[in-house]
Amino acid sequence: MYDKLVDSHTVRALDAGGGEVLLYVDRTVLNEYTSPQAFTGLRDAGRAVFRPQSALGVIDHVNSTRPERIALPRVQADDLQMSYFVSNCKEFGIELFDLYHRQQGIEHVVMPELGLALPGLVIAAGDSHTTTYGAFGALGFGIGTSDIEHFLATQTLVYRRLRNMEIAVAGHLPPGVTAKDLIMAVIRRIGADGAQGHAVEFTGPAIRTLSIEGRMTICNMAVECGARGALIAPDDKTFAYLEGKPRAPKGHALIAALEAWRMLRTDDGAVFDARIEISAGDIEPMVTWGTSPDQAAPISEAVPDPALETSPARRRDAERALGYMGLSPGTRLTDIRIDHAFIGSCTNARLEDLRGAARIVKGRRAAAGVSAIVVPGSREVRRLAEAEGLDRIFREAGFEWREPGCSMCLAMNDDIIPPGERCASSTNRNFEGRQGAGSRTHLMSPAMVAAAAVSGHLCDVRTLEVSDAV
Ligand SMILES: CC(C)[C@H](C(=O)O)[C@@H](O)C(=O)O
Ligand code: SF4
Repeated sequence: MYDKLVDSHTVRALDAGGGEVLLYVDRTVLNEYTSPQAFTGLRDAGRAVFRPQSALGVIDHVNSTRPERIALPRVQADDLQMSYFVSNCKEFGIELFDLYHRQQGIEHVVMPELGLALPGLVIAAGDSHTTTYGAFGALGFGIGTSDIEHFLATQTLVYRRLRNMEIAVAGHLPPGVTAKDLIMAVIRRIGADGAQGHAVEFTGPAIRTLSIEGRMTICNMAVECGARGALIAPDDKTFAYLEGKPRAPKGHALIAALEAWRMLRTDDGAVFDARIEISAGDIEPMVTWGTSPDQAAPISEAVPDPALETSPARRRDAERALGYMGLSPGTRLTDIRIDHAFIGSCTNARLEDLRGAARIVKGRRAAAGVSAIVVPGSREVRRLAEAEGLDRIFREAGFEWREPGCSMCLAMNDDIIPPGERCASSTNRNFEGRQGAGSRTHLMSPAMVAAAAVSGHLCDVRTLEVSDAV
């Protein structure tokens, strides 16, 4: 499937073996954080954007998520990065969702909900989690700022073809285990560089049963094991999700598109360069204990002992991680107390994620000493959640209910974890300092964050009773 996508977008081979090609890119999404130099480059070279309608600008990384931001006068609410972005989009004729737009949100939440991530497209953007669009059978990948400039000027990129890896997920996820746990288990198994140099295709019954939201979580986080592309073949669920999305094809265009989309899959008997098999039935809710997404364990286990690590490099990494995290080997993961709970990010801030968390929170309260915030992935998600009363459930439990943005996922705004404090987080990266200098991050599913928030420590979500009323 990956090869079909690359072949269908190859303008011409750039070397004899066809390893390097000039790749046609269908569309992009731009943010205020990684686009400024690209625009400056265009302006300096006196170039226009070749096809402005193939780009959408979204403010998400640096903005405040405080509800009062909307009421602020525009000038005050916009910092330099945001206002430069606004003027660049205007000058180059690119549609922009600024903070006042009713569809503002995190780029990787906004694109799919508009129906802009479609099967068979190549979408390259200045953000590593562009892999998210693989959930629709689109080849999405992150690019650097000079490539953004090249794309904007020419609609193409110089692209090196990746190797193919299949991750076949047999069986079905047990109750209480989510797509997030599945991808965290995969990353733990193959390592943070396990898919380096590869485009990964996820296959198997467990992937088929996942919702589109769950598939987005999987493809989003595939970049955390080094994949520069993650694909799931589109199926009837994909088509049903896309139907009626504001910018997806409609009428005759949809009928023609469906015909092409149904062909978009790996041929039977195709050979992958690498293949991993994993059994969904064995997966438990996962949490990270370290500072890399592969330093993770099932919630029923304890903090591992680095001394038992056979590879010297991994032992050193684990020792350093435990030092940074303030954890000792042998501590039960469920005994780790938290100070913060964060439900948000392009990995896990869609409606289904908020529902999963609200189900746990309903009728409970955030534990004493835990500050908890919910940052919906987009204003659309926020509205839909409010229509179902999810905001009330969170608020009554003492959680803050915010406006969309990347927020505490990377702490480029004022949502920051203070040094030494510990956060249960539904995000995708637990690097040192990711949520603020000295902050300690434990990655997990949104339902697991909710469980940690209400119990005050990491907690197996399956041990909490829930009413199915949400
Ligand atoms: C800011 C951006 C370059 C970065 C990325 O590429 O992923 C960010 O979104 C992240 O999640 O670390
Ligand atoms: S939510 Fe986090 S992972 Fe996603 S684009 Fe923003 S900073 Fe990157």
